[in-house]
Amino acid sequence: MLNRVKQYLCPDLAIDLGTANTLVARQGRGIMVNEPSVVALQKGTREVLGRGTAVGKLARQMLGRTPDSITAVRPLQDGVITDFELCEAMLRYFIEKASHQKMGLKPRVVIAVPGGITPVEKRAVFNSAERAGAGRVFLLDESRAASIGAGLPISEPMASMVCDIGGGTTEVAILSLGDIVVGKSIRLAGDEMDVAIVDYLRQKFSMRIGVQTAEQIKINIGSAYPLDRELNMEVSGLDTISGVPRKAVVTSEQVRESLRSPLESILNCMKNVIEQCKPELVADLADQGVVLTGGGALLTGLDRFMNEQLGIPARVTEDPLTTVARGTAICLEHLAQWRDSLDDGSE
Ligand SMILES: Nc1ncnc2c1ncn2[C@@H]1O[C@H](COP(=O)(O)OP(=O)(O)OP(=O)(O)O)[C@@H](O)[C@H]1O
Repeated sequence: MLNRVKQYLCPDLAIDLGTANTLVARQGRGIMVNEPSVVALQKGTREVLGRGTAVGKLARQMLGRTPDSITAVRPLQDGVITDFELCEAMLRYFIEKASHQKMGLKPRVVIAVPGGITPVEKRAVFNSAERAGAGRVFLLDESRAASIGAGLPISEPMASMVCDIGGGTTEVAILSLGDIVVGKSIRLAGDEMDVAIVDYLRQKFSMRIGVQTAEQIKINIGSAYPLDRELNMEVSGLDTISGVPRKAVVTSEQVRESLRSPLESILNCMKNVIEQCKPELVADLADQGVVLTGGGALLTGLDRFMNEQLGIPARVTEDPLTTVARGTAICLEHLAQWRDSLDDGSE
């Protein structure tokens, strides 16, 4: 009874603390916050603009286009906190937005984190969340959250494989009987694809573009597999030879070529995980295949590319950008059931 009153006054939260986007789900209500992981500051200070409210969507609009007096910063890189203070400010804003804390009560919070983070990096997440207003904090492996969110039968005695491609990290795991049998996390994902496009345009077009433009190119005409009808896009940038702005037309074939290296790294990570798996479980994968989640899974033709390269079925889950948050929220709803899979910082 007391518990229910507390839940009413201060519902628990599930957080997908991502390099590119942070999502917060409230117990019983679903996703309440879905915003970019960006904070805007007055240059030369540590002060978040708008009295701590220039966070997320508002701050993202400023990224790359800020006047000299304002800077927009991402507090996470490659899936881990790089700016502790700003991460705390960002989390505080999102936690306040998602919950309706009353009487000084603090919500319990489950946070999805990359599988490969170090104990020091984990400690930073615990501290940031606690200082931002969370009560008890539990950490959940992102690949487990992704597979729960994708509805995979991970409690069954059979292999389920998931590949979550975010902004900063790619998480690959094979799960069975509720546990991660083999898992690997690499610090390469969507952001690296953007950088690959920037590098390609500099080398092949002698043109300098920003990562935001590169991301737009990737989303608009990027692909992992040949398209039925190839596309092109006009891009504006700075000519590296003359130093003046100019435009160029980039084709989807060229963008695909630029993405080859990051895609191969992701593919090698998946092959490595499959190689480490027991033959019986590998046999399951031939039928079950791999499920692709995270924003990177939206790259056109990624499922066909993976299917052809790995020789197992590959499919993109429904709404891949919210899969980890939904999985974390399910875990929060059944905290007692998943308790052993969570890290509460005690050891
Ligand atoms: N249509 C699309 N095509 C290709 N990539 C996309 C598309 N939409 C979003 N992305 C990419 O998805 C990435 C963000 O995905 P997501 O929000 O899952 O990452 P994240 O959870 O913030 O990161 P991480 O889990 O690595 O910390 C970005 O790199 C973005 O460019």
